[in-house]
Amino acid sequence: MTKRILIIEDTPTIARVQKHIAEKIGYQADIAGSLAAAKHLITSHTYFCAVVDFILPDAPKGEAVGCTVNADIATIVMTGSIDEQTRSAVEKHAIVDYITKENKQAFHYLEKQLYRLSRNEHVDILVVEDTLSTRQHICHLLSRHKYQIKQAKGGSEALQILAAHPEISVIITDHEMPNMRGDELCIEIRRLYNNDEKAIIGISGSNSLHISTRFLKSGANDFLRKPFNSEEFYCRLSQNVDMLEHIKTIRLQANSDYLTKLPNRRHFFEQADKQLKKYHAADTSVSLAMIDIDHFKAINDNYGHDAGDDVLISLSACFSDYFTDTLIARLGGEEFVVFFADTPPTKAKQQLEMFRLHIAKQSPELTKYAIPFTLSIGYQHGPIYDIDTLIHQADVKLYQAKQAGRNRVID
Ligand SMILES: Nc1nc2c(ncn2[C@@H]2O[C@H](COP(=O)(O)OP(=O)(O)OP(=O)(O)O)[C@@H](O)[C@H]2O)c(=O)[nH]1
Repeated sequence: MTKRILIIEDTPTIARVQKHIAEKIGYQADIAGSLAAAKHLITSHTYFCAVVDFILPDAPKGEAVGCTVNADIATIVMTGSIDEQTRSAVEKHAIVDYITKENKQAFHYLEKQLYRLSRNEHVDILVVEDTLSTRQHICHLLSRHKYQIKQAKGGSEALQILAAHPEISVIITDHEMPNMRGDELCIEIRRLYNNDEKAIIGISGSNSLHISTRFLKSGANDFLRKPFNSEEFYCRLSQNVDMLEHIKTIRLQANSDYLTKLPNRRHFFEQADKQLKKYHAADTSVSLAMIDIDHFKAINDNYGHDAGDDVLISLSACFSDYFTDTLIARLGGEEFVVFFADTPPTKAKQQLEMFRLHIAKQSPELTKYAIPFTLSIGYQHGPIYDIDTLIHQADVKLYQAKQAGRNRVID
């Protein structure tokens, strides 16, 4: 569902820029030029967040900020300037952030914050802290930024929660805790999980100069000394979350085919090798199918290269309807591979046959060019634990399928 944002701003040009930024991210934006107009909108809509001008003609002392915060709307405050008096007035409210409208950079920062906020609902954070009041304070700060939160009172509980919730990507951990110290927990987490999967932020109220390095050398990504300022807490946290997301994006790009978004050749060989070792150790047979579009060159020649691309994209989107728990990849050109790990051969062949039939019947409806096309498939089953041999054997069967007239499965 589209997230709705309320922009409370009395300068129309600024309101329009903010609306443009919000819509670019995917929000549905409403503008209120005054506190009165904002109150009216709040009664008729549910807002995910708000960008609020601190001073408005009918709200000169930041009353609009109080209004959105009291309505439980995540609020970003925009101010003309931030002297000490304004800062302490702004900070009285449980806001997400404040931004000064001094220059263009302010709008870049707003864009970054709005984007982050919209993503935080999908970021899971584990807070490990034995002191209830501190734990509650951190959870409160996190929920203001819409993060998903789990809590643990100590190291061993934290490890259990991490094992049960692989989606947790950030761990915020105290140092002095009964049974397991924060640095010991870091070492254990790093033994179990990679740096690019989970970020750890250590916190401590200790005056020791060495506590931060102790955390960092034990595998933490960052450190905060208690009591910390909420602004610094949010900045460090979002930097770590951003870093994990960048790594995820880079990994996804490296492993997927640019056109079809299916896993690519590199990813396929890496994963298939891993799986083969596992099945070899268990002495279980595996199977693999090579799938090739028939007369694909003719499709390019007759309908154009873009239409050929469309066929590749449309076909790729169909795989997940027929093959589950299998490794699928585009090996290159119009050639695809399905690696059936422990699917019994009868079931694998049935899935392939149904897939072939579906494409033969439905292909004109798959692309906007209404192009009919068919598939030839070579299937190899057997106790073969070398991926090149398995592919070669399936390729021989695929060649036989082509020779026999195409549009068929040969096993
Ligand atoms: N549109 C498009 N065409 C591609 C892409 N990659 C490879 N091709 C084309 O795919 C065609 C493959 O043709 P061939 O190997 O001769 O095979 P075919 O025409 O499918 O014939 P058979 O396999 O014998 O049925 C070539 O013309 C390539 O240029 C791509 O990413 N997009």
